[in-house]
Amino acid sequence: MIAATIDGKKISQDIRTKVENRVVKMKNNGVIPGLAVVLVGDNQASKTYVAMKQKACEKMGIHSVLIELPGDLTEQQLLDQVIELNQDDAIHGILVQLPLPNHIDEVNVIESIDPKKDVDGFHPINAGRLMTGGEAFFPCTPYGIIEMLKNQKIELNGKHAVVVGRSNIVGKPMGQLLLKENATVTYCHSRTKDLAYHTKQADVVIAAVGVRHMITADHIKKGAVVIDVGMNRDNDGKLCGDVDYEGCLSKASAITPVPGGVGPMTITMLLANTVESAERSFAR
Ligand SMILES: Nc1nc2c(c(=O)[nH]1)N[C@@H](CN(C=O)c1ccc(C(=O)N[C@@H](CCC(=O)O)C(=O)O)cc1)CN2
Repeated sequence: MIAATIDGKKISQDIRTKVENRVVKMKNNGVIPGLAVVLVGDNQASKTYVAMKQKACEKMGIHSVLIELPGDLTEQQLLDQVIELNQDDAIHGILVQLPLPNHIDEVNVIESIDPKKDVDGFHPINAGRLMTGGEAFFPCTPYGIIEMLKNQKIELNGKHAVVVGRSNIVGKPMGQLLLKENATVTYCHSRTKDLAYHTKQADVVIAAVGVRHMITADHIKKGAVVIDVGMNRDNDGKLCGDVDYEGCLSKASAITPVPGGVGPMTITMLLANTVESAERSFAR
């Protein structure tokens, strides 16, 4: 069996077309959805991702503002900037690109964002509501993965999903979203003993560890769905995931590539969350 490659670019495009229709509707109601992206320092990867977000907004007719700040600014200066954006009625979504320089406490910054504008879904109010229910934003990468699986009609109800990784922005919310879809969820992480024992039982494996090709064919069962969240570089600087894609192709039933898999979905769900925020503010 050769696995079906899940085309994140194509699925993204389908979703973006629907989101764009919502932008047109908002504009007809006199509201232009607005996103502010805050970039601190000169991390090259962050600059690339932010540029991709800006371009996607522009293409969709979302008003986007880029605030570039020096890497040596104080935490208070960054907090003041976020507070100003919280009060700006033209801005419906605020995003502080991560990671931040070491001297700035990420938790303080995330908590300073108005939860109603937290289109990254990282604020504790949104993280909490992911568990308890209520109006929330879901973090874009795991949200995008769920939408991707739904688009591919991959059943999650009653299936065993193993999430490898426990970050606040992917692993933890991923497990919660899978639970909402009635999957049985196992979390694995750097201290898990015998990782392959767990992953081999999974119907769906989500690899979000940040270690190049950590998940091989020996880690999955035949017919598993394999989702690769990794964004690593090999020795030649080539982008590669957490999964040995070539090795898993003949064993999995479906698999995401890197690039062109989960990455585009992350940006698509950011656009969707921004438009959702504008719609909610209009309805209030
Ligand atoms: N505030 C946030 N910071 C970060 C997030 C986030 O969701 N919010 N996620 C990641 C980075 N990220 C978005 O910010 C992101 C990473 C990768 C991609 C993507 O489309 N990747 C492409 C390849 C791009 C390339 O060639 O370099 C792909 O996989 O096809 C989008 C968004 C950390 N920080």
